[in-house]
Amino acid sequence: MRIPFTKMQGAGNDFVVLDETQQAYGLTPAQYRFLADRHFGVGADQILSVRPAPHPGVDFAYVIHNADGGEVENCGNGARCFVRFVHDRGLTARRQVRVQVHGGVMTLQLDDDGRVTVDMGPPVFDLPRIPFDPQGLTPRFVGAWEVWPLPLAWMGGMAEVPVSVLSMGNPHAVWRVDDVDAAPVADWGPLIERHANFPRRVNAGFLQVLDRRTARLRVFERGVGETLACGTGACAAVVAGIRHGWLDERVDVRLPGGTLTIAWAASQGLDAPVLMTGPAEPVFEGVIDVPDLP
Ligand SMILES: N[C@@H](CCC[C@H](N)C(=O)O)C(=O)O
Repeated sequence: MRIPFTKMQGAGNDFVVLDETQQAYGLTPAQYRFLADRHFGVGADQILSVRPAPHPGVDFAYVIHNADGGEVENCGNGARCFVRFVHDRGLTARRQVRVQVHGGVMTLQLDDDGRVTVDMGPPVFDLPRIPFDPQGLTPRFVGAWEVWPLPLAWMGGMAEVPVSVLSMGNPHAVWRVDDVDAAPVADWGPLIERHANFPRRVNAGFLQVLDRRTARLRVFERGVGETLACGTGACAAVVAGIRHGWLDERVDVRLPGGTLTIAWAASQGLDAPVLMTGPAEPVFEGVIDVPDLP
């Protein structure tokens, strides 16, 4: 099957974007893995599919697959690329677009400077909805909110990582570290991702607070590995930082691939929406032969 695609990136988190508004390709997990493969395919952290609106009140459906071929609930950097894609291709003239994602409806705004602001909706703290199973763990409070000490088997012994857990439509565990450059992202990221207390696995964020309005973040993404940026991860880290009293309500998050601005008016209630602003850039377009892969 020959498939046209657009390669895009948002703060270095990169995507293959497919227009499935006229024709559904019906790709298998193995075919998504092929597209994401950096040697044999196009190469991407996620594959984004633009599909027709499933019901009135939204403009499109937005479906996300990780590089490992698994479908996931949300992707913040992808959402910004999504709106830039539908606008650039003339699929809509609207600068404000509503899309159905797995976890709900998101509103995306193409700003005059080419950046995109996404209303990511409120964070989710209800443990079963994250989903997070606290069995065997005793939380402790840091500021006004709990952290969960996750035991990790490491080098023949046990380490303990205190994480804040929440969902931004997808699951996140955030650990505050002193220095992200020295954080054990490659070693402990996979252990956190597959920890038994997260039944659907988790994205692992390593947060360094520089001051109340500036943070650094590295994310070991579920189904991918460390990426240059994670939009939902940046939202989750800022929400955690605000709830623990480390951060103000508007924060610049410096990721390895760029900076995202995250705003959450927690003083108006924990159900206030999280707003994320950042770049979304096309890289190149192409057509690829996708082999039959069951
Ligand atoms: N890169 C994304 C998150 C993509 C999904 C994530 N890996 C998951 O499995 O939940 C972002 O920008 O939010």
